[in-house]
Amino acid sequence: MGTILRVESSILQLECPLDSRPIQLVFRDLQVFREKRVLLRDVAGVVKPGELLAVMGPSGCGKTTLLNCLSGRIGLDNGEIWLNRERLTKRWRRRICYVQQQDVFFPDLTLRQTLEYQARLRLPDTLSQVQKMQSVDHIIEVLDLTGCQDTIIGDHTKRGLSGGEKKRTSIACELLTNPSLMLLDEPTSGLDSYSAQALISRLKRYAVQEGKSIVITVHQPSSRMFHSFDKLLLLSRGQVAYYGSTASIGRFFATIGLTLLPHYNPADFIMEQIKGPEEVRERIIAAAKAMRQGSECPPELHADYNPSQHPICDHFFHYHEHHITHNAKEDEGRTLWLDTQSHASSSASSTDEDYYWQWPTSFWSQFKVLSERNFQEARPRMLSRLNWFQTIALGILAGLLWLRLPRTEAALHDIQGWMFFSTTYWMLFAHFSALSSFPPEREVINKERLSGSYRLSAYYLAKMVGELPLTILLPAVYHIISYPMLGFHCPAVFITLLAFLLLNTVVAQSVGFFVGACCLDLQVSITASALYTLATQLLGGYLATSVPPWLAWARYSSMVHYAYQNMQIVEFGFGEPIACSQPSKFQECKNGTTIPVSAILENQNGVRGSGLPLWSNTAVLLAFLMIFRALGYLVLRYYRIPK
Ligand SMILES: Nc1ncnc2c1ncn2[C@@H]1O[C@H](COP(=O)(O)OP(=O)(O)OP(=O)(O)O)[C@@H](O)[C@H]1O
Repeated sequence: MGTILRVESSILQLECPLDSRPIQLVFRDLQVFREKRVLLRDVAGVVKPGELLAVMGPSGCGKTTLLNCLSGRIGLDNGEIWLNRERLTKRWRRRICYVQQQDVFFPDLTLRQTLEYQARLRLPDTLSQVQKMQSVDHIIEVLDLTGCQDTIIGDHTKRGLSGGEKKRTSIACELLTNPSLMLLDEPTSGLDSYSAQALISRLKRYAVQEGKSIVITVHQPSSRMFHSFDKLLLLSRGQVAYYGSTASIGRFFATIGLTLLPHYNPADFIMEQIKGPEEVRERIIAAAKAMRQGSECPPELHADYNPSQHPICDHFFHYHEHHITHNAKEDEGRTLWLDTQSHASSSASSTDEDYYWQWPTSFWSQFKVLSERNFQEARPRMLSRLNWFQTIALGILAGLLWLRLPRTEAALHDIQGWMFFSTTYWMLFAHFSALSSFPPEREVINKERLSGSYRLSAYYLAKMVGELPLTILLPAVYHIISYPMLGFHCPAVFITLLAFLLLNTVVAQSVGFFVGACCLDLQVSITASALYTLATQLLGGYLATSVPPWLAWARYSSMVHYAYQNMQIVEFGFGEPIACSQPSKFQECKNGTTIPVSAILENQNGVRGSGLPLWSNTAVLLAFLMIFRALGYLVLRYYRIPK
């Protein structure tokens, strides 16, 4: 078995470029100020491969702020962070796993689907689908998620995974990529004590066996869990109250006259002292400062130690190789954590530097997986029973209201009414659907962008393509129901009208997406959208036919105007002609029996020759589509950069 593991492992090492080099994390003198408040002051520590550092402290002491700094999510006002011999820069983000406090997922996907998409996106193309799915199976098993793998993630509106299961799913998503440095913000919150202990033991084993460096924040660990940590960083109001091995904590407190009683949970004791009288807190902080100056302080934290000049990497690269071999030999039959992924190691020393920093998958792979995921994630939302009911009911209602209309001048206003209602209704539907779906989706996308899972362009293109069938299905059903009920039977007109209805819907969705991308506040985006869509309706050409000349230009900013114009051109130009009434308000009826389409449009616009031809209206709609899609992309790319 040991041999098999090693063989599998080595095959993966050869095949998998997403190797995982052991990382030594050194952070010194970290200072963060916000709004004149000190969030972190002179915080320092070292985490070596194979070590688990726990960050503890009362609520609000700066634990999350520290992890945000270590992951590069927030900038420092002072201090330095080193990963091996390099300073932390943006490109390291993809190599660091950060499990945040909040679990952010698509609620309608099951746990297994979520992990499978993560594997397909974040594991390199050089791994086969089978290998990627094996990794998912393995992670599910290791994190004890088998029983709930087919349960949806869920949210506040629908029940899904429990809090602890969601937390483990977050960890599973990150572990898939075999990261060398793991930062976990309260991974045990929401877990019962047994599961919490089991998780920490697994993390610890993972750190030791695979040479990982792990930092976790934790609130009230049990005594047993506390002793699983190699090191402890205790924070109090942003300052270090202790940094060192967990084994020495009793000695440290004894030096300042505070005795840790045997059989007492050290974590409880520490928290009681640090939250005790101010004088005790100050003594603890002073002792921690003195310790930093003393002989017990690791050399990496000395001011004159320059990580870039120390040949530490080679040593670490060998670390993992030795441990893998050692463990496999020593413990035949035991399954390593992520044995299918044990591709950290010596291969790193010989790998091409550039390859290490590249995207894990090609643009095409990302596009394919994201389109599929978008489709699957959006389907329950966009094609909900409620939406089906609304569409069918409205289709029938519109059909009944405008049932079997005669093609006469008297019925002209009604025919136009159906067209205008259809375009505006689907404009509103698509716009507000895009708007409301964007805020929750943005959180997932931001998290994935921060972890460098894929290109924004691949996501953006996939979103357009993946959601397209869902966007057009309901308006198509509405049209199929209502249009024949009007009593018109020309198939070419039916199809062309449908095409313009769908184009109008997709344009409106682009505008909704753009507004959603711009505004973080849903209230603001709803107000902006209501203003825009209502103005668009007013200027569409149906509700107000005698617009003042100085405001006539405004109709050209209304997307509904173009779609509505085109529908009239098609219906009245290519469908059965509209018979004149006697008497008629159209000049053209004096010399003929039917009303030409140009007369209908002029009568409506109030200005002779003011309407655009079919192709121009179509071109403007397409331009709307392109421009708003491009603007949405630019906003996400340059304005709403995730932090
Ligand atoms: N951007 C900010 N501006 C001002 N204050 C901030 C900002 N971010 C965080 N803080 C404050 O910094 C302090 C530390 O916050 P942080 O989230 O790091 O605490 P924590 O130790 O993780 O707390 P908890 O254990 O409750 O999660 C808090 O008092 C918080 O209010």
